[in-house]
Amino acid sequence: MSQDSILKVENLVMHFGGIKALNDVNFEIKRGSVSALIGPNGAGKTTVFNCLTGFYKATGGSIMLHASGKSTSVIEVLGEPFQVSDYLNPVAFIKRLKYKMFGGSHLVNRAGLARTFQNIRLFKEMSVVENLLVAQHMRVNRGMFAGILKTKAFKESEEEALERAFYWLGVVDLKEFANRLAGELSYGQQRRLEIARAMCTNPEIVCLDEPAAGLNPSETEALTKMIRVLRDEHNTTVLLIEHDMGMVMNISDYIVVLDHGEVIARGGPDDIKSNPKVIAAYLGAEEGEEVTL
Ligand SMILES: Nc1ncnc2c1ncn2[C@@H]1O[C@H](COP(=O)(O)OP(=O)(O)OP(=O)(O)O)[C@@H](O)[C@H]1O
Repeated sequence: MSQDSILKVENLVMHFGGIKALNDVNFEIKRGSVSALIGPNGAGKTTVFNCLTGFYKATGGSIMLHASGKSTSVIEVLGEPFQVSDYLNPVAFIKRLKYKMFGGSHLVNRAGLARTFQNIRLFKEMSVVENLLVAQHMRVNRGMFAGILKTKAFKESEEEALERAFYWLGVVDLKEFANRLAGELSYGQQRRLEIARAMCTNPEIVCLDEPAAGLNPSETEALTKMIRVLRDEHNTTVLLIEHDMGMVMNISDYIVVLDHGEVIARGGPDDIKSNPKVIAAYLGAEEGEEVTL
């Protein structure tokens, strides 16, 4: 497993009016790892995910994604206000203007990062396979004339999209449900479909927001295996938010713990399990007070 960093978060700050949801958050995710972001309710985990994936524009700090053979500043591609120095530097000015006009979370996905949501967000009235085809619209040849004329390149890219969709349906064990409506699937199947949908965009890092929420123990075990397959067979880095501590400790190479919008601990599962600050944050005890997980 390569040990270089795929994601580096520095001094990340997110304010919602007077609420300081994130306050100087720093962490780094190694390429090819399974990492977890944990913490009590309201700690700021989903806010971090929303900043990483471009759903929120962070109030301050830096998020660098090193994927798809380049480094991308997530905050920059969402479009930032002009700086005085831009008026003296035409290249910087044009870049800033481009991101202000055409920037957004789609560029974060194109740069190699995909996500799933805490509350499942599938197109429930569409079939399972259609959900995966829609996810690939950025990769498919969408030229108007190519579509009207049904050019060879257009047909090939449509076939590739379908092949990719069936490939990922196979990985998440949903091939036989390809033509069912997504809304007819069980909760656990819908969660797996969300993962397949994220993977269809060919990410190098996938952020899973509470993937085990609502799953029974055997579904959680199957999910754990699937996450290992993503890491070991597809070289995908996985970052997850999860409340199921058994699963987190079992699967994670690295854990970042948040509390009240701040990182209170980072390290491997054994370090985290025995960290007094983490125990106190979870059990609501005062630091120094004797508690065990
Ligand atoms: N869009 C928003 N507007 C205002 N406040 C927000 C918004 N999103 C999050 N917050 C606040 O930011 C803080 C962190 O919330 P967040 O959802 O990130 O926590 P969390 O760790 O993901 O919690 P949970 O485990 O319950 O999902 C909370 O105080 C929350 O109320």
